[in-house]
Amino acid sequence: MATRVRPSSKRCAVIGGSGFLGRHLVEKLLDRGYSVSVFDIRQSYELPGVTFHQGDLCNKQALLLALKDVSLVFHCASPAPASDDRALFERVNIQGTQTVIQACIEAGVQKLVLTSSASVVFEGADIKNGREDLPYAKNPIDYYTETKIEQEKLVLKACDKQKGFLTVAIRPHGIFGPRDPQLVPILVDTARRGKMKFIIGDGTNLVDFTFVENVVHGHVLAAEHLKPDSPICGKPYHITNDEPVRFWDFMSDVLVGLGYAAPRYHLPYTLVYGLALLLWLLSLILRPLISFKPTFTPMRVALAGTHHYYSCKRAKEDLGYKPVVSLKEGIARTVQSYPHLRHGA
Ligand SMILES: NC(=O)C1=CN([C@@H]2O[C@H](COP(=O)(O)OP(=O)(O)OC[C@H]3O[C@@H](n4cnc5c(N)ncnc54)[C@H](OP(=O)(O)O)[C@@H]3O)[C@@H](O)[C@H]2O)C=CC1
Ligand SMILES: CC(C)CCC[C@@H](C)[C@H]1CC[C@H]2C3=C(CC[C@]12C)[C@@]1(C)CCC(=O)C[C@@H]1CC3
Repeated sequence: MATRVRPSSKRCAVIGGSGFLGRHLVEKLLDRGYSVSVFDIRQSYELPGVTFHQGDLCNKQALLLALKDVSLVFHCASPAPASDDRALFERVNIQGTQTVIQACIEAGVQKLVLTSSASVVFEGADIKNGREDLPYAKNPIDYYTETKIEQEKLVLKACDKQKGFLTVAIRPHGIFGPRDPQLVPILVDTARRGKMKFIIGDGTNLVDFTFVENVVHGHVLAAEHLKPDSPICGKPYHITNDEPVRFWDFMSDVLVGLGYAAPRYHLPYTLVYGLALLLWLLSLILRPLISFKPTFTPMRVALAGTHHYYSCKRAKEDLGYKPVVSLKEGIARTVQSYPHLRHGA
C-alpha cells in the first residue's frame, strides 16, 4: 500500500511572494530555515532556497503544482487597493481565495495564514483602539475593502480541526517600509506635483502605520502558533506598530526625511471629502470619453482625515506579539531606502 508522505513542516508556500509584503516574508522565512515556494502572477527576484511558480491564483492546477509537499501556506496576494476594477477584485480576492482553499485541502496543506486588513471594519468613521470583535463594515468604502471582507470570512470559515486544516487571518494596517510600491511613492509623487501643501481636517487624527518587518513577525508567529489545540484557529488578529501616530505627523516625517516640505495649510474635512466624491463620480461618468485617476480619492481622504487605530491586545496575549521595530526606526530605514525619491534626485 502506498504511504502518503507527510509534508515537511519547514516547507511552505507564499502566494503573492513577489509583492512588497510577500518578499519581506519570504526573506524572513528563509532566515528561519524554511524552504519556500513562491506563487505569484509575476516573478520579481531570484533567491537561493526559493522556487518560483508563476501563475494566476484562480487557476487551481497551477496552484497544486506549487503546493506539492507544502504544509504551510501564506496567502498575501491581492490586486492593488488603488484599482477600481470591481470584477478583478471579485475574481482574485473572492473566487481566487476559494480556489486557494480548495487547492490547499486537495494538496494536504495543514495551515493557511491569510493576510487580511484592519480595513475590513473601516467605513470612513473614526475607529479608536478597535478590537477584532468590531463588526465587518456594512458599507465598505471601496471594492478592495468589500472583497477583503468576503476573503477573510471564507478563510476563517474553512478552519476545520477535524479535517486537520487550520486557518488564521492577520489584519495589518498601513504597511510601510523599503520597496513599498504604494505609500511613499504616491506621497512623493503628490508632493512633486505640488499637491502636498494641505492638511485635511485639524491634523490631530491618530492612525496606525506598521513597519513591514512587524507585519512579517506577526505572520510567522501566527503560523508557528497555529496548532489544533490553539485558541488562534479560525480567528483574525490585528498586527500594528502599537504606536498610533497623527496621520499628518507621519506624512510630514517621511516628506521632510526625503527633503520635501511638510504640509501646512488646513482644509475642512467635509469639503475635501465632498470634492473627492464629486471627482470620483465624474471620473466614472466620463470614463468612456477620458480617463483620469484623481489623487485624492474618497478612500484616501477618509483615511487621511479620521482616526483609525487598532488594539493588538489579542495578538499580544495569544501570539506573544510585540513589535520588533519602532515607528521612529521604521521611518528612518524607509526614508534611507528611497534615495531615488529624494527631493532633487
Ligand atoms: N500595503 C498595505 O498597506 C496593506 C496591505 N494589506 C494586504 O497585504 C497583502 C500584500 O499587500 P502588498 O504586499 O502591499 O501588495 P503587493 O501588490 O505588493 O503584492 C501582492 C502580490 O500579489 C500578486 N497578485 C495579484 N493578483 C494575483 C493573482 N491573481 N495571482 C497571483 N498573484 C497575484 C501581485 O502581482 P501584481 O503586482 O502584478 O498585481 C503582487 O506581486 C494584500 O493581501 C493586501 O490586501 C493589508 C493591509 C495593509
Ligand atoms: C495623497 C495623500 C493624502 C495620501 C498619500 C498616502 C496614501 C497613498 C496612503 C496613506 C494611508 C495608506 C493606506 C493604504 C494605502 C496607501 C495609503 C492610502 C491602504 C488602503 C492599503 C491597503 C489596506 O488594506 C489598508 C491601507 C490603509 C492605509
